Amino acid sequence: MTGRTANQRLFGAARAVLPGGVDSPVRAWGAVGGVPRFLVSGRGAYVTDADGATYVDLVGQWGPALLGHAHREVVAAVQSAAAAGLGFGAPHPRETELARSIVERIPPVEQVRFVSSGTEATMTALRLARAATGRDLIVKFAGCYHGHSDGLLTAAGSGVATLGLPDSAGVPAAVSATTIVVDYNDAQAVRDAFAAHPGRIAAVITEAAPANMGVVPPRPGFNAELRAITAADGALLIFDEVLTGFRVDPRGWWGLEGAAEGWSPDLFTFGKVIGGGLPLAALAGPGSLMGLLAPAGPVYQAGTLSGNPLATAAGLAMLGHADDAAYARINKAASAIAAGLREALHAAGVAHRVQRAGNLVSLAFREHAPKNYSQARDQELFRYAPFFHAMADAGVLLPPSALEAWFVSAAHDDAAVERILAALPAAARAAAG
Ligand SMILES: Cc1ncc(COP(=O)(O)O)c(C=O)c1O
Ligand SMILES: NCC(=O)CCC(=O)O
Repeated sequence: MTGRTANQRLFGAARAVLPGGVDSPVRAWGAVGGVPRFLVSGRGAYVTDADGATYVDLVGQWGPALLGHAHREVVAAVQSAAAAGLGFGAPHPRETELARSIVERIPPVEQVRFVSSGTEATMTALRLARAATGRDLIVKFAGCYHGHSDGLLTAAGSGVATLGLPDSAGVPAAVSATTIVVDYNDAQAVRDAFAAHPGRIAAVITEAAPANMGVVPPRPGFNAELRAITAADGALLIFDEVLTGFRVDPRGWWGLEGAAEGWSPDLFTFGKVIGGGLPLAALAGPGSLMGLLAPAGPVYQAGTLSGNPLATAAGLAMLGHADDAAYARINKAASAIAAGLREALHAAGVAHRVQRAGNLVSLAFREHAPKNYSQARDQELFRYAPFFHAMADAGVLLPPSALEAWFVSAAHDDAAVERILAALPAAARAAAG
């Protein structure tokens, strides 16, 4: 025995054969230091690591685990689908069934194309927007993350933000030149972009409610203004609901805002929850646009594993069990956690804002609520690592970056929430330094 923990041994072995020891940078604990926990199982609100330690989990698979880990009916649906064949590379009935359940929930959506990741969904949405408008330029917001396709990595959130990168190496300058980056929540900046490039912008892409620079909700009316500005110029509005879709509400963020205010974007992207924990994402919209996709139309898009039988089974089971009671439990737990956070940090005398967008929560170590990416970065980020580690030591796993959202699930019952609340005072004192 070397005295090293199983997590340490596994991380060492992983780093030899996986760059950085991980398959996605956000998992590497780079911003908080220490050894990432290698998780071997999960059930409900809890996950267990290779050393046998159990944690209340607030990472939630980075979004998909809406009902908690290994939800019995979701697992059963996947097992039964697997027994009937892992995939066929041919149409199968569940694709239509899942598409129909999305169309029924979100009336502006008439057709859905399933892909395997949110990255593919947004990448294809841009291609579709360019084909539909005959224009090249895209507007995106600093701090929003839409996956890792070339044109969307500029000033991106999530791991790009956590690593403090302006963009990624390896993206052709000619591609970056087609992306116009503006500040979030600044409608005038969007108007200025359209004024500077009249008739040349294919689409504005936005997170419906940003949660990849921490949570930075749209100010009231902002998304509706984006709708009006894009429509006036003949550009499309792409609402990226990969993270918020079917999480903040059965109809996603659009259900909380657009549905009530009477507007809708041209295209939606979904992911995470709709795959029930397996690789599945989608772009969706009216038939007039979606019909441009091959083989119905000239915009090529394809995928060997797209809409595969296991992921569609998981997604259907997930959506089928995401009833009003489940959303009510998530909202209640999120509110209790947010209140506990405020109380603990206030008691410890730490300047902070608890950020909320529906049931999404994050923590910013600054006095005023951040409204955009530069404000989100302008906080006492150094406080997050001691806070994070104190929570982990007390058996609560948080996202390993202050610039990520916390994901609460319907399985976060009173006992799980109590464990989080009990851990907060010591973590707040650790953050106070
Ligand atoms: C809003 C948003 N869009 C797109 C993506 C990319 O999805 P994926 O990681 O499945 O490629 C993510 C998260 O990863 C996201 O949060
Ligand atoms: N909110 C950030 C993500 O969901 C990213 C997940 C990943 O890239 O692994």
